[in-house]
Amino acid sequence: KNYTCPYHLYSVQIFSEDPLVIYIPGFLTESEARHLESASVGRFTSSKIADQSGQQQLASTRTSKSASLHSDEVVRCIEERALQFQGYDIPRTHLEPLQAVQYTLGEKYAPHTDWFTSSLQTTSEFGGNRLSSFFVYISTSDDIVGGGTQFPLLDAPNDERWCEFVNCDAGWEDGVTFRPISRNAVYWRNLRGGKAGKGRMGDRRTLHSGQPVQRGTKLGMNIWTREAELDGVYRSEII
Ligand SMILES: O=C(O)CCC(=O)C(=O)O
Ligand SMILES: [Fe+2]
Repeated sequence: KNYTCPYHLYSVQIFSEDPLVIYIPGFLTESEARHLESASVGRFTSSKIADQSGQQQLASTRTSKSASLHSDEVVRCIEERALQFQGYDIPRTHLEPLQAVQYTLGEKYAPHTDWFTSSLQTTSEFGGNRLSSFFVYISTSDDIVGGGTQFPLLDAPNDERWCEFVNCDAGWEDGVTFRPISRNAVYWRNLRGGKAGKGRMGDRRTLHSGQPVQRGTKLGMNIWTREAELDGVYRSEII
């Protein structure tokens, strides 16, 4: 086994400085996207969300299917890339297992934040709260309609060049909707203020949704970084 990670070919564009939101064209290579597709086959179960008491529950607000991915050699490269992107100071023990999310017709994830309000979800075994999120579009069908990632509280950009990546037909009141374009990713910072460990607060402006897929299919992926180290049982299995 002599797999070496591909040199990263992604580009970066700051979308918003506060909250920090960065758009990343080409975050995945084509072969990584194909690998993630096959690595997630057969691992999908109905997506759950954490309720106020910290229990994982099925909910009509999240109708997709999700799959927690093992950390194989290709996945490890993607994890490393996500950590390097955030600076070199975050150990991989702060990463949750990568989570593939599959949507078919009509499926969606209603507005939510990735950071938790229930302290039961942010105890030290979970490594505190979710510091940052990447939502990666692994692959979307060519005929896809809908399925964008909408941030209703962010301001739409002024420059037309963003229209390649965001839906410029939406109204002002709709905020910003990133288009589901294969291999691209959106990164944002969930917490604001404070210093390492203490006093960080969830940033409400990071509210977002996965819009219903009206035609075609969408396979996405969450990469979540916690504030601190997760307990081994909550990290991905290295294979
Ligand atoms: O499907 C999307 O575009 C976003 C999904 C999402 O926000 C999540 O899984 O937490
Ligand atoms: Fe989310």
